[in-house]
Order: sequence, then structure tokens, then C-alpha cells
Amino acid sequence: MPEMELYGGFLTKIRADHESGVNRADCFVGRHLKARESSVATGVTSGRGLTACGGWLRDTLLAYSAGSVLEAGSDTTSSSIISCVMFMLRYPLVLEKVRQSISASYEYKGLTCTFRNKAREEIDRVVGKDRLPTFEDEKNLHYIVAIVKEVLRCRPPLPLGKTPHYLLLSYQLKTPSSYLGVPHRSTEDTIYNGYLIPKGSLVFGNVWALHLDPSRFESPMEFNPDRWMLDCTLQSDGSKSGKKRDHFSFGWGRRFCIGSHIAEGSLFIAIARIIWGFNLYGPKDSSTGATQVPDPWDEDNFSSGVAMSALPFNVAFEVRSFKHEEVIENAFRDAQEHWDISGLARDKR
Ligand code: HEM
Repeated sequence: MPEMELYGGFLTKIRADHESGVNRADCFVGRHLKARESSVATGVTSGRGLTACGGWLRDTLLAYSAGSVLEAGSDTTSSSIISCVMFMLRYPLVLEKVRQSISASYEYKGLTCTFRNKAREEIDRVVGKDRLPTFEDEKNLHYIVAIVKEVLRCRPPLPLGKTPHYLLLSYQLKTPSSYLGVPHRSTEDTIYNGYLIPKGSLVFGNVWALHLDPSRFESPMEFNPDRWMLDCTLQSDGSKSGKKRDHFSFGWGRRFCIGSHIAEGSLFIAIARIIWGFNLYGPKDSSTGATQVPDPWDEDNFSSGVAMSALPFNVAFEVRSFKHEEVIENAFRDAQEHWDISGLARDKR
């Protein structure tokens, strides 16, 4: 569907609600339409850019402002959730409930760390079986937060590939493994490592190279959420300097992702609930009986483009117990009631 058909369709629907007296102050577009209408006497609001009196977005810009947020936040978030499922299949130890008597320890930056806080152990201890994880649990679910960070480190949804010159070339050729990254432009002449980057140059940061830098991340090609348990002060905060950042999946500088908090919250709740409720299995090879799990490090298992996502793969979700099933079904019913109230169609699957 062309962009403007989708974004413009939302605008038309909200305007129709608004004109028929439905209060759409619940959303940015509804509030903007109402405020614009009461301030712009002429009513000339179609077209691009701002109104003649400044300040107010005309329809096309309004539709794009809202639509681009929708688009920026959906593929990126869903891509990370799917990557997380892939990593869980590939690294089942991350889920495993480790008994205290087992002391699996490893060396990390000169410290001896013990695998203790595995995801299941943590979530069962903090949440129990009788309810779903909520946002309030985040402060006590450190290992789940660490998993979110590790997924964003290992599979940034908007990466630049490992070999930029090849990838830029492949962009022109439109071959399947082009990860473009997000372009920035230099605002002044800059000397970096003896090279002049003239003002106005197009610059792509190589997120992937930063995330796989062994001087920063020991054994970088290992999905290891434990690495984040050692330092909880590292944050996804665009205003922080490089060494104080956890990862660079949300970009940097003035155009740092404005949705990073929503994204982290969405990833936390989705991943916490999947881990709380389900065992995950890959399909078995009929002749060898071995589990077949796609390799999350293999670029061929991911789509190309600006936003990257795992190509379809098979995974079975098995609910962990009857109690978990009951809680999930109750939550599903509640969600459907909210959908009814919002005028959305019920999920009939
Ligand atoms: C895992 C999820 C997400 C990732 C990895 C992600 C990543 C990014 C990146 C890399 C940028 C460009 C930053 C730069 O130029 O350096 C960006 C920009 C942006 N993101 Fe996100 N994002 C995510 C989720 C979201 C969500 C949920 C929203 C909105 C609710 C959102 C809204 C935006 C917007 C509007 C921009 C453009 C900001 C600007 O140009 O000033 N993103 N995001």
C-alpha cells in the first residue's frame, strides 16, 4: 500500500470521527486537527509544509509526522522480538533454570562470574505463575533487561553491514545483503584519523562494527546477556558519550531515536512474557533427530534493506503449564475487551 494511502487513511478516519463529534483528543493527530481548526481562520490546511501563519502542520506533513513514528517503531521493534526468539533457540542456556548446586562459572574481564540469574529462574522467582510480568517488574528482572540489551547489540535492526564498501556497492546493485544504516551529514569540516571529512558529507556510522568490537565486548560473537549484569549504569541515552552507552542501536546525535524508551519498554514486556509463558522448540530433523535452529549470526537468515528482520523460520511455542495457560487466556480475553472498546475487530484465530 502506498505510504500516503496508509497515513492519509488514518488522517481521514480521525477527521471523520472528529467531524461527527467523536472526541479524538486521545491521539496526536486528533489534538492537532482540533487545535489547528480553532486557530486557522481560513481553513486552508491541505498540502505540505506549515500553514501560512506558521506553527500548524498541513495535512500531508501531519499525516507523515504521525505515520513515520508508526513506521519507525513497528518493524524495528518486531524485528528485535523475532531476533530474540532466534537467539533463545540457539542459546538455550540463557533460559535454563540453573540450580544453586551447579556452579557454572566463566571469566569475563578478569572477574569470575557465575551463571545464576538465568532468565527462567529470575522470572519465576519475581513473577511466579499466577500473573503475567508487568512493567513494574522491570526493576527486578535484570536478566531480562540484559537480554534486551544483548539482542539490540547482536542484531541492531538498522545496522550497517560488516563491510561497508561492499555493502554500499551492493546497495547500488540491490543485492540481498545490503544493510544501509542511517545516513547523517557532517555539519562542519572534521579531521578523523588524518582524513578530512568535508562539511556536508554523507556519513554512515557502522553500528555493527561498534557492537562487534572485541576491545569493548569480550567474545563479541557470543550471545551472552551476562555481560550486561556487570555494569547496569550503561544506558541507551543519546546524550551520553560513547563509553557510557550500552549499545548504538538507537543511533546518536541530534537524530537519536525519539522512541527508544517506548522501544525498550515494548521489548522488555514482550520478551518477558514470552519467556515467562512458553518453552521454545526448533523443528527436529526427521533422519538425525537433531534440532534445527537457524543461525542468528548468519546474514543470509535476515532480510535486506534499511530495517533488517529475520526471514521466516519454524519455532514451536509450548505453554509452560496449565496455570500459565489459564493466565494467558484470561489476559487474551481482557485484551479483546479493550479492542472492542477501541472499535477494533476481535482476533478470531
Ligand atoms: C528496537 C526498536 C527501535 C530501534 C532499534 C530504533 C532505531 C532508530 C535509529 C537507529 C534511528 C536513527 C537515529 C540516528 O539518526 O542516529 C531512529 C530514529 C527514529 N526513531 Fe527509532 N528505533 C526503534 C523504535 C522506535 C519507536 C518505538 C519509535 C516511536 C514510537 C521510534 C521513532 C523514531 C523516530 C521518529 C526517529 C527519527 C528521529 C529523528 O530523525 O529526529 N523508533 N530510530
